[in-house]
Amino acid sequence: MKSNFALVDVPAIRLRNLTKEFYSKSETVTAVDDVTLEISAGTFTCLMGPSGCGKSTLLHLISGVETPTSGEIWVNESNVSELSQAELSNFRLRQLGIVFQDHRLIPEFTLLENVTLPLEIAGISAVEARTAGEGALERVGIAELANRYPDEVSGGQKQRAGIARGIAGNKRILLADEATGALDRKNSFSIFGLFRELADAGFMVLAATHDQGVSEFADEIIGMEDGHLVAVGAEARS
Ligand SMILES: Nc1ncnc2c1ncn2[C@@H]1O[C@H](COP(=O)(O)OP(=O)(O)OP(=O)(O)O)[C@@H](O)[C@H]1O
Repeated sequence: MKSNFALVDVPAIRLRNLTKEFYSKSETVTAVDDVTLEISAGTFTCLMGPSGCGKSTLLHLISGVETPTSGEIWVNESNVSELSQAELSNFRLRQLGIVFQDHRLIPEFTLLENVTLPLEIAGISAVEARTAGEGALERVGIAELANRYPDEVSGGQKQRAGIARGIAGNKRILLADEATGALDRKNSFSIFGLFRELADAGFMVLAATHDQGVSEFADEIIGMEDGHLVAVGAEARS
């Protein structure tokens, strides 16, 4: 297996016959069912479907948080399922960030500290982490809020800080799980606009959402139903 992290500038995800089953005493749930999919660098792809159709599980599989029951997940030349724990940590540190609906910022830390903390935990020097953190906050348009605490900024600004944390450190792949669920229309559109900008700058953005408004911004909308991918409409953005 190659695991050439130098290829981060050309991110691409390839899923092959990916399946994830959850087992309980009474039943087996097939959350992701034989999904085959390719997503290229520089695109904003949106995953839509009813609650429970498997969107979060698919994102967790790609990020290595969940392991597949069968099938393969390739990010560039790396087979994510074959990475060791150390390689998986390195993969998330160098290549892939995740944004959650509830942003998960630490209230006692400033926005900048929230962005730099994971980098420092990963062994990046405080000076480098600060430079990377400031760059990421600037990238998402809230550089001037670096020293504010989460409860001193708006919901949309908190979400932007979560995105900055997701991309800090030259990561090029961003997975967003209902990142605009708690936002009003104006702020949701502002976040989708940011995902669009990131994609145009070469990032790969894959976002699960229920918000139909995303169609104005995404390159492609992929539908999901009962763990399967279903056609919804390619080239959503005119
Ligand atoms: N850890 C788990 N154990 C058992 N079943 C699970 C687990 N995680 C998810 N599931 C089941 O897998 C299916 C897919 O769940 P998933 O969270 O991926 O859906 P979703 O499309 O993201 O839903 P939502 O839009 O409500 O967030 C659901 O039936 C869910 O109950």
